[in-house]
This record gives sequence, structure tokens and C-alpha cells, in this order.
Amino acid sequence: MPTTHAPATDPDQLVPAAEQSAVRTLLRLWPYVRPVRARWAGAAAVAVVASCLSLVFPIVLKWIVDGPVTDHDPGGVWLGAGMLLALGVTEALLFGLRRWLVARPLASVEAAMRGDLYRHLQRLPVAFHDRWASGQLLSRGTTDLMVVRMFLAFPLTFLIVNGVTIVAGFVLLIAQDWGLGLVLLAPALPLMVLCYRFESKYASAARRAQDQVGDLTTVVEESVLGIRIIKGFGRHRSQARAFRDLSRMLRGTELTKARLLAGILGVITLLPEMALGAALVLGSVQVADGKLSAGTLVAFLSTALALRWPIDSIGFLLAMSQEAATATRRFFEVMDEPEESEGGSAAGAPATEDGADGLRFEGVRFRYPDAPDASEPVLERIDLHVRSGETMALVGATGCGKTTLTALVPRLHELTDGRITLDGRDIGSMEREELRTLVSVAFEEPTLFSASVAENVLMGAVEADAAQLDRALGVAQAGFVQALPDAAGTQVGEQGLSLSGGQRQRLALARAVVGSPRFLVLDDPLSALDVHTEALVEAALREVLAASTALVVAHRPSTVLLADRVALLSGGRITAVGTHQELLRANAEYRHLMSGADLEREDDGPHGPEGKGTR
Ligand SMILES: Nc1ncnc2c1ncn2[C@@H]1O[C@H](COP(=O)(O)OP(=O)(O)OP(=O)(O)O)[C@@H](O)[C@H]1O
Repeated sequence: MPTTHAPATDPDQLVPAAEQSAVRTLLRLWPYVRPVRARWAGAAAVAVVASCLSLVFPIVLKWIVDGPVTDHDPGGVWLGAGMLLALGVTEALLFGLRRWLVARPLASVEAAMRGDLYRHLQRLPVAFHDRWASGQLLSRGTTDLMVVRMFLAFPLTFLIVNGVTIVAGFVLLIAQDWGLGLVLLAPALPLMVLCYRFESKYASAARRAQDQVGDLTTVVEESVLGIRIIKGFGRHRSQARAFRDLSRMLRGTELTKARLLAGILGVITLLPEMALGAALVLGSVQVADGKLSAGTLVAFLSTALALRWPIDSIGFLLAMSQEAATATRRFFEVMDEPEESEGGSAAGAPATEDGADGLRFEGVRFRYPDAPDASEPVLERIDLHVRSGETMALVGATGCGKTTLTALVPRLHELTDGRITLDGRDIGSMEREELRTLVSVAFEEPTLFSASVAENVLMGAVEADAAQLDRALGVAQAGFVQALPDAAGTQVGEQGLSLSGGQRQRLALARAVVGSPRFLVLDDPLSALDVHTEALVEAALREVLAASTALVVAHRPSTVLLADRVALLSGGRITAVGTHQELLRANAEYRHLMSGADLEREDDGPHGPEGKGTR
């Protein structure tokens, strides 16, 4: 199982996250917001107007109290009430317009970010995917992007709207009575200090929670995909325990967030309320002394009350902004990972029959990027030449690096040192697309996608026609496809789990051969087949192999017999190359590896390695 990249419990992860500026991080969203900036700004302007309308209510109230009410004029009171109603309706309509303006553009921002993330994930090297847990990637592509969209729709707008409303409100308050206005302003400074401290603490908790959601997603994903193993080994309790532990941890972090939020909301509500109480007492005294009109006091208090929501909301708007900053940071952590290099422009001549010299490994050295520094490279110094048109079997003890070596040919990993050439051209200098049309691969673990049989096979050669598809299915002895409900159009279900292991392996083999590739790399392609099917596949595969240059990882003599020559991989090097018979005679390690297997087939007449001859 790949390790989680950003373990939620790793405190080292939290320090830089907390130290990075949330504003700087959020500014990185600009390229995505740019296309919708006009609509977003329009919506924000509408919201500012709507919010500032709430400050007109107190002015109308002051007019009603000091005018029609004082003058006992019912007509004037009705007029004032009508004005208040009109203001209320206008405010509601403007807020509705704001929502309508931003809903569609912001959904497109989220979709664009998700599209970019997906594209980028496809282009990241296999080494990246080895390192990162899939749940972490899933949560970044789903929950985190939703948090970002909500931030653009709500907190970002309302931090601006409420900021403008608060400033405008205080200007009005001070204009109405500067002494009382200053009393209300008194809590501003302590509130700012508290909000600043809250933000840094909340940033750490938000980061931890979002990483824990990623960990939880990984456990759920693994439990669903590994349901057969879990049930087969009766591990549902331990899985449930692992899930419960992570859930509990997440719950703890969410409670920490809630506590922090409750604290700041309490302070943000309490301090202004106390200031308002003080202003009310002072104002009443002034009205009693005749220094202030009752209408002005009503207007003053109404303005102060109209500012309650903009002030109270600052706490959770800041909290949501912090969560959005964390989500943005997590998004860009993936986006900042370098994509696999494309390879230089074609150096050397294009592959031709004339200049063909097959597949060459020259001084190839490879160490996994995430391997411990002190560890030996998996492949130390590989020199191997698979001649053009030849089939070379690769044999070695389990874990010696056979799969690793085959993965280097389609450049799933970058070489640490040395070079690999295809018909004389360095694969490092080829465009990946070209390389992957030249080289076809089938891995030991056959991977299928939730698509039809045909779509899965044709992934090997998009432009292949129905005849090529039938031929490939024939080579792989995948006759079972005809018995499926919709033949090659049948959906194989998630990861092809509706098929047997052997069926999946045959479809993966068909995918490798469908495009009649020039170079074939097969990692133990027949391991899941019964001996009869294996013999049939081998017979058909020989024809395909005769037209390709192939490297075939083999554990069994039956697979070795497909090859013209055999290379023995041991201790990170190719220690022997020869025919099956030669190695059996001369190499004790090879003899040992092949012992216990069905050695009778080595003398299998014309199909034996000797039958094909060495080139
Ligand atoms: N992504 C990885 N990161 C670090 N080490 C790895 C990674 N993948 C494989 N290894 C290590 O590289 C070594 C070679 O693995 P590899 O899968 O190539 O062996 P193999 O010869 O194909 O084995 P088998 O015959 O069992 O399939 C092993 O020690 C393995 O632990």
C-alpha cells in the first residue's frame, strides 16, 4: 500500500502550512478566477449595494420617529413603512441576483480546476503515484475543490461586502454621534488581535482535518476494493477498527476546530454587545438630558444592530477562508509536482527495418526514487541486447527486479544511469507518445477499467479495427468473450472484477498485442492460465512474437519456451544469456530456478527453444 503523502498526524507538515500566508496561497487561484472575474465582481458589487441598503433602514426610521411620529402624522408613518418594505424587497432581490450571477461561473471554476488536476495526475510519473495514497488524491479532487468553490461563492464575497458595510456603518454612526460611535469602535483593536491569533491556530487544525479526510478516504477505498480479502480473512473487525480510529481522530480535530470557532464567535459577539450596551446607556442619558433626539438614538441603535451580522459573521468567514487556503494549498501541492519529462526531440534516425538493432540496455542502473539512501540500487549494471525480431525471456529469483526492468522500457520510471535504445534510438530522446506506440506492455497484474471488453482491449491501439480486435482476442485465446451477454461490448465492471483472473490476464494480453507493436514487453503474461489454455495461448503468441522484438518475464519453463534466448537477472545484473538448454547445462542458479517446474516441456519438439533456434 502506498504511504499517505501528508500524514495527518505528522506535525512537521503542519508548521509550514500554518506559516504560509493564506492570502498568498489564495491568490494562486487567480488564473482560474480570471475568466469569470467580471461576473464575480458584478455579483460582489450587487451584494455590497444590497448590504449597504440595510444601513438606509435606520435613516428612514430616524425620519419616521423625528417626523411623522413626533408630529402625529399617520400618513407619514404609512409612507415610512412603505419605504421600509420597498427597501427590504430590493435587498432580497439584489441578494438573489448575486447568487444567480455567481452560481454558474463558480461551478465552471471548480470544473476547470478538477479537469487540470485530473490531467496533471495522468502526466505525473509512476514514482509519484507510488508515493501518494489514492485517498489523498481523491479528497483533493473532490472535497477540497468544493471548499474552494464555496469560498469563492460566499466567504470571499462577504468578507468584502461585510468589510465595506462595517466601514460605511461606522462612518454613519460617527456622523450621527461621534462620541457614541467611538464607544462602539472601542472593541475593534482587541478583536483584530484575537482574529489574527485565531487564524493561525485554525489553519493548523484545518490542515490536519483535511489530511485526515484524505486518510479516511484511503481506508474506505481500500476496504471497498479489497472486500474479498477482508471477507475471506474475516478482517472486517480490524478494518472497522482502523476506520473507527481514523474517524475518531477526525472527530477530535473537528471538535478542536469547533472549539476554536466557538471561542472566537463568542468574543466577536460579546465585545460588540458590551460596547452596544454601553452606548445605549450613554445615549439614553443624553436623550434624557435633551442633548440627543430620540430619532437619532433610534437611528444610531438600528445602525449598530444592522452591523451585528456583518461583525458576527467575520469569525466563520475567516474560518471558511482558512479552510479554503488549506484546500488550495493541498491542490497546488499536487499541481506543483513536476510532470514526467517529455523526452527530447527525436535524436537519431527514426526506427526503420534497415537500421533495426532491437532493444538494448546499456549500463542501466536504477534505484527507486523513494528507496532509502543507504539501499543498493535494484538494477546495478544491466547490459543486454534483445536482437531485432528476437524474443528474450527474463528469468530471475522473485524480487530481483524483473518487473522493474520491464517497466523501464516504456519509461514508466526514469533511469538512474545508462540508456535503453530501440532500434538504435535512445528512449530518453523520444516523445513519450511515440515511445508508447512502439512499445506495448502487459503486466503480471492485469488492470482493466470499467468499460466494455472492446474498449479495454483497444486501449492498446485506438485506431485498430474489428478484425484486429478479433485477432488479438484470438491470440489471447479469449473465446470466453463471445459467451458474455453482449460479447465484446460487455461491460467488465470496476477493475474487471466480474471476470476471472485468467480472463482478465487474457484481455490484458490481447490489449498488448492488438496493435501488432514493434516491441512487446510482457511480465509473466500467462501466470494465471491453466496448462491447456496456456499451451493454446503460447501457440498463438508465437506468431505475434515472431513479428516483434520481445522481452518476456518468465517464471515457468513453459513461458521460457516461447523465447529464443534467456537472460538471467541476479543481484541487479544480467549474469547469463543463452538458450534455455545452454543455461540449464551451464548455470546452476538457472537450473535451480527452473527446478521443481515442469522440465519435461523443455524437450517439446519443434516449439522448444532449440526448435526456434537462436539468432
Ligand atoms: N515502487 C517501489 N519503490 C521502492 N522499491 C520498490 C518499488 N517497487 C518494487 N520495489 C523493490 O524493487 C525490488 C524489485 O521488485 P520487482 O517487482 O521488480 O521484482 P520482480 O523480480 O519482478 O519480482 P517478482 O518475480 O516477485 O514479480 C524489490 O525489492 C521491491 O521491493
